[in-house]
Amino acid sequence: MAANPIYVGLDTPDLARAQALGRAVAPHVGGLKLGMEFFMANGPEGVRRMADVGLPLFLDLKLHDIPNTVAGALKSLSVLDVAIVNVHAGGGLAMMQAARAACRPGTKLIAVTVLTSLDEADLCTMGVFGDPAAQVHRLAVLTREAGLDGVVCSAHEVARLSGEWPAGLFVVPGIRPAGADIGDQKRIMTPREALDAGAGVLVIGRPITAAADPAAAAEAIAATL
Ligand SMILES: O=C(O)c1cc(=O)[nH]c(=O)n1[C@@H]1O[C@H](COP(=O)(O)O)[C@@H](O)[C@H]1O
Repeated sequence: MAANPIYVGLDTPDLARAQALGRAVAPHVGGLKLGMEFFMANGPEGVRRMADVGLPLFLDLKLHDIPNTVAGALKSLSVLDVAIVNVHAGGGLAMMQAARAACRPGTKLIAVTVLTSLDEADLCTMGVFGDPAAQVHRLAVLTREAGLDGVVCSAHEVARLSGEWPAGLFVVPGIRPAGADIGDQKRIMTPREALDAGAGVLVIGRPITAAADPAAAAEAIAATL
């Protein structure tokens, strides 16, 4: 997608901090991701303010509700000129079709398959048995059928999916440079490996934002790609 595939996850409620981080990393990344933590605190106006940084924005709200409600949410968001928005594929085919119809033209609409913070044991507690890759694949097929632009998945699943869906956009979080703190992520891979596996966008948060020098951290990661 972007020449530089790194989208930095700015998980903070603090608009000034998000702006400062965004400006600091801007020379080394391809986009910024604003998630629930940012949006709950700053709303649509905060997203508009972040557009001033000059990078494409991924608005990561992971919408997951009945079709009518998700479509309404996307209509409300259509006043915002963002590059990417997402829903949960677990909302089902009809929900994703309604989302597709309501999404602002020009904004890529993608669906989260299985969160990268979940592993096989976690899925088992929710009644989903077997390798997460099987569930990711099932949900990716549904996402494509609904006419969306791509999926969020881990780097462990992206090779198969990108092979089957050449035009798909594959957004991959759970990115950790070798030796970095894993935190709450479970299905992880290094930036270089994820890119080689077929990721189109690498979502990277704390390895950059929690570094003593976020710009240097972003530059170092970009240099490995
Ligand atoms: O949709 C997402 O962006 C997302 C999906 C997913 O399965 N896993 C995941 O970590 N994310 C987001 O990607 C970012 C990862 O942040 P770090 O773990 O700090 O690199 C967070 O903002 C998450 O909300």
